Amino acid sequence: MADTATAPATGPGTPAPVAEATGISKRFGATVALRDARISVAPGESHALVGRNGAGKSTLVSMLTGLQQPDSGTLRFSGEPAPAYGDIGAWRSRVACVYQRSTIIGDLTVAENLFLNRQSAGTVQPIRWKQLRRRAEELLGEYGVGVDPSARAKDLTVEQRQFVEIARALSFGARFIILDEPTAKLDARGINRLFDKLRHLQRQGVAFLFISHHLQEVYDLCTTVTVYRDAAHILTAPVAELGHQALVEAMTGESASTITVAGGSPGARKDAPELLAVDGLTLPGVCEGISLSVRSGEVVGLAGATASGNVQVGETIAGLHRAKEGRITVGGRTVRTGSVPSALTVGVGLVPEDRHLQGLVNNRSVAENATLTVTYQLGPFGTVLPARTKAFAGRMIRDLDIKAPGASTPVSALSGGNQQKVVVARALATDPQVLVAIRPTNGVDVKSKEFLLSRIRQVADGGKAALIVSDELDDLKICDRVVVMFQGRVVAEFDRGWKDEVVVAVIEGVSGGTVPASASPASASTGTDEHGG
Ligand SMILES: Nc1ncnc2c1ncn2[C@@H]1O[C@H](COP(=O)(O)OP(=O)(O)OP(=O)(O)O)[C@@H](O)[C@H]1O
Repeated sequence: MADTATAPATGPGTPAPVAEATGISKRFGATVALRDARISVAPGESHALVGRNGAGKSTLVSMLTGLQQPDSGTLRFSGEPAPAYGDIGAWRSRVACVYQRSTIIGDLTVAENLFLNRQSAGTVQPIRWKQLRRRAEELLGEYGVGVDPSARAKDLTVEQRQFVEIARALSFGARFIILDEPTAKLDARGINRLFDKLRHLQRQGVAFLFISHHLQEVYDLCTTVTVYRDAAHILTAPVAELGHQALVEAMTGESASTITVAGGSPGARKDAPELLAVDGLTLPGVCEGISLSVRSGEVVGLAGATASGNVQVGETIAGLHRAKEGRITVGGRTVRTGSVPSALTVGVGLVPEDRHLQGLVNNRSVAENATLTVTYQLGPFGTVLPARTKAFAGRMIRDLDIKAPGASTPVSALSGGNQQKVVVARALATDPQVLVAIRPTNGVDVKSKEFLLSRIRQVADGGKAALIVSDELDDLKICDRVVVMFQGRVVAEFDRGWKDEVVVAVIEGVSGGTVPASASPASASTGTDEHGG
């Protein structure tokens, strides 16, 4: 297939790329993060950058946004050399990045965030708050962002925060925006709205570099795709000319036919004992009367969009929220809701939704993070033997295919997807009776996803129970049953063999008439067994 990046189209009449990186190399100690890498983004182009976890994508972003300097190589914006390192204003007027984790300040209002450090014309002039709000209103209106400028940023949804960040970037004059896994925390509707906005901006000449592990999104949104593998540029091609299989092969260096999502397990026997039972769980303002059970040997999916309450139900099973009503038992033992120690004692393991807030201790090593929950296994009488910790972690690194120089590497030095694997490793380390995994493959590349899901399947195959809380169809496909929540209630249940569009419709609350979207959990179950899921 053609590598269109090797000979960039330049010449009279061809506008210079909004961003162009050539010969970029970057090392972190012994790790080569980028080796002679390149990318070229044309004005108004929607360009995808894909690659496996640790391929070097975020490292490139940090160079393109002036956060880090390459060891060697050249960066140009619209034909001009990149601004001096540290000249924040100049970088901002050329490029902005919207990260999965927001960079806006939660305690400030939207208007304050938009005009942070530029509230008044001069250092001695007072800030005119009324004027600031009006300017914010104009700015948001100009880019069609329907957000109240006086709202606190922390009260915005993920989607609204991203729109505010995009508006802020455009207001600095940038016509090149990098989106680093922007859809990871959005549900299907949020993704559609984001894509609509991006297409609209693209028509106005804004170019995007779009990073995602969801390859379908690349096909939906982008015209050009660049693949990195093992720190190097592999290819750049028009998306329309690169089939899904060829794209996966370029990312992995292997034939795509070897990659399948786990799902062939026979699943649980119907008479297997119930390991997890949730009965009439009510969290005020979140969910009401949720009942579900997971048997030994079973993987159950708890699906739902952002406002469905499915994540909070998963977190409550792990002791993170106190319930107003209802009972949770694991192997017949009651979990005291709102008590993490109680959930741990009865054998609940959790893969949390946000690995940064709930998962990892950043400056500690992979070994320490992976074994935090199992220190009692690492030495006698409450001691922790470093050699045992390292051996334990070494097994996990191999087991979960974690790309790290060694067990003593701090987790902050790992790529996002590899950090996620450490979080899963930690949950698995306790050998839980019930594993609650919330969006476990978030940020994980296509091949590692298969790996993580098959490890979760193995937990159940070993006689334990797993609950996958997710709206990702790939995650749900390994489940023996999928329970769907909508606006705080269980509305449907599917046995294996469901059709994508049917489950998506129920998640979205547009059941399409196939599934009884009853508000009563007791009468909501339905099964479809005629299709391959
Ligand atoms: N600050 C750092 N110190 C040490 N190593 C680092 C640092 N930042 C990145 N690396 C290493 O550089 C390599 C590339 O990482 P990078 O974050 O760019 O990958 P990525 O393609 O963005 O992966 P992911 O899809 O998981 O986000 C990895 O091996 C990573 O461990």
